[in-house]
Amino acid sequence: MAGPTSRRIRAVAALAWQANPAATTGAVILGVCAGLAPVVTAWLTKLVLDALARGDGAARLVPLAAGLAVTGLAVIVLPHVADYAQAQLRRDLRLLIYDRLFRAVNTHPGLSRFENPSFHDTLRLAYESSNNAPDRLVVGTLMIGQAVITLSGFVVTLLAVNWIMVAVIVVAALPSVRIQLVLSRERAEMMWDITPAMRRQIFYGDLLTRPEAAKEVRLFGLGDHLRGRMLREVRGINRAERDLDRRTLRSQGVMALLGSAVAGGGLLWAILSAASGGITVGDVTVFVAAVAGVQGALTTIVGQWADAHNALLMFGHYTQVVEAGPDLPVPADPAPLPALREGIDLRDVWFRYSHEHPWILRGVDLFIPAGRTVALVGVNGAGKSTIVKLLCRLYDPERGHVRWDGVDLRDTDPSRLRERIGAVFQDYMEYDLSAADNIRLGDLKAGDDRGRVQDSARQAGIHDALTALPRGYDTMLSRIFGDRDDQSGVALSGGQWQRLALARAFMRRRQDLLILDEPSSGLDAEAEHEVHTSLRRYRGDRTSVLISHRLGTVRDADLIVVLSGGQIIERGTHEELMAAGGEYARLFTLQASGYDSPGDGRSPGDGRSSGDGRAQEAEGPGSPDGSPPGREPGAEAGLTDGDSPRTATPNTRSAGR
Ligand SMILES: Nc1ncnc2c1ncn2[C@@H]1O[C@H](COP(=O)(O)OP(=O)(O)OP(=O)(O)O)[C@@H](O)[C@H]1O
Repeated sequence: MAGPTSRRIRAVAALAWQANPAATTGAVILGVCAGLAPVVTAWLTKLVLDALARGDGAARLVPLAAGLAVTGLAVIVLPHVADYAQAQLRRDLRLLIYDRLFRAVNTHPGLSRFENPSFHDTLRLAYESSNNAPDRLVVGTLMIGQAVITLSGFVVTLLAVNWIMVAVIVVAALPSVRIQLVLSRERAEMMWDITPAMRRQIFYGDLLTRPEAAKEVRLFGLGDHLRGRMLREVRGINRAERDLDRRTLRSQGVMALLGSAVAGGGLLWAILSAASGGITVGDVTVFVAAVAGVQGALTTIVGQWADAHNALLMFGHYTQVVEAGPDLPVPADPAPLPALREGIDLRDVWFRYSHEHPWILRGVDLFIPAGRTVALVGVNGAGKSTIVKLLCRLYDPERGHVRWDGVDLRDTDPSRLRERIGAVFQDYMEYDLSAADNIRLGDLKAGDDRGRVQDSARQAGIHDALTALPRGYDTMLSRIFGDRDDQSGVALSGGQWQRLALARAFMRRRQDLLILDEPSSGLDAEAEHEVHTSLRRYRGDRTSVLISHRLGTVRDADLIVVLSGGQIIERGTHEELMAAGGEYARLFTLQASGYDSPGDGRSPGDGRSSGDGRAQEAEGPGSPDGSPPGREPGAEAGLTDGDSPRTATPNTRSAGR
């Protein structure tokens, strides 16, 4: 047997034992008894018939009849008890396997594996095979064991009557074994081949049913188009399955014909031999039972062997995921990561998402001093969010270093690093959980501290909205995942979700680095002002990295860095950059010109130049051109390359998830 195969069999046996030793032992013992029962029954039947033919008395017949009654009972009862033990084993095994699989998934600290289509397919098949492959293997092995016992018993029986018959049956079964194994391999390969199509089919089906997508699907009339695409994938999957089913049917038909011919020939021989007095009537019954028993056992062995073989191949995906190891190297002895004292240093950082992708960061040098706020600005795709991902060590740079007080992040344990970071990502999550849970996830260590959850919500300006929900903080923020009889689930607005994401970040009280990637893109003007005032207070003297396309909100940063094409092209304070008259000044002026009345000369940032967060209020409810305070219509023409997706439609993010 091939190395990986025997390794996988041992792995499954070990898993079964770890999952439930009692059920495993019970299933094995019951399997042995169930395997022997038909053989014992056949022998007892022969003995009874021969005793009757000889005219033996009750003293000989009664014990035989009693033995037959007991084995008959065993034949009826044992399979049910064995089923129960196997079902118990199957459930415990599934629990253990899911635990191992998702533990393994959680050991990938980075993102690269999750963006790799091949890993996705492996993961998907691992998940599916976790559900049934191990128990197919365990149950299959038990059934094979049981069938082998039955087979051995009947082979011994048949040898006593006609050894040539044994040879014919066994030789006739060999091609069947071979064909079944080939087919099982082909089935496993077919499953791998159709997985991308299944993935796409699920994606289209999802789009057709997800509430987030329903709006666009209806507005753009995409329903039939997406249904057509989904059906095309299903047809492809059906074609692949049908081709294999046809091959299976053809070979099984040939095997069945061969089996019938052998059994028919044997029966003819037995009847003719009995007629000429060569064998007894009892011999005929045991012979007929043995031929059927051997063929049945062989069919079970071949079928279960093929299924177990297929399960074993599928189980290979599980072992591949479980044995994959972390996607980022985690040192055995990680460097300690004390509170940030000096700063984070990006030195000559080069990064691309894979070797097939272009460089996204090209030699970035940036020092983020402890206790200061650094703003990253630049057009869409300049690489701002990528820098954030490197700061969180979701990826490692391909060249260069990111150092935390001189410690290379590669030498640290990513989970320790992330405990020191609080973040609101541009593509924050909307969890289909209660409002309280959505916030609590920001710091699980806080446990059930409702006071802290509410404080964070207040800071993010969402407390009043949450208390007004049908079940307050316990309201499900989902229309589809609540209890079936509970219609109180709500859908929040885009801006409300963003505030919730902020509240989640505020749950972390003592982090060293605060990352805010477009924290207010979906907020109304008043809310944005409120949130930025709150953020300024919250940032305090924390080290912060702020990304925003609305330049008015970053002007009070200690350092503003302008990125373009993965390189830093300007850096300085707002005043320095404006005085330099470069890209930042051009973009800021462009935004301001869209905001000001002709000839007014004020910029959106002018009212906030004190940087204390109150100055913006000086703009009052009506800005010079009648726009609401804090709103910067010029954004459309500025840092967003003209398409301004996040400022205009903050909720489009959820459609892409
Ligand atoms: N996971 C990924 N895989 C491959 N390419 C990616 C990935 N994430 C981002 N990119 C690419 O990297 C480039 C930089 O993306 P990034 O999100 O860092 O830009 P950004 O400056 O934050 O843009 P925006 O202002 O639109 O948020 C883009 O061209 C993008 O297509």
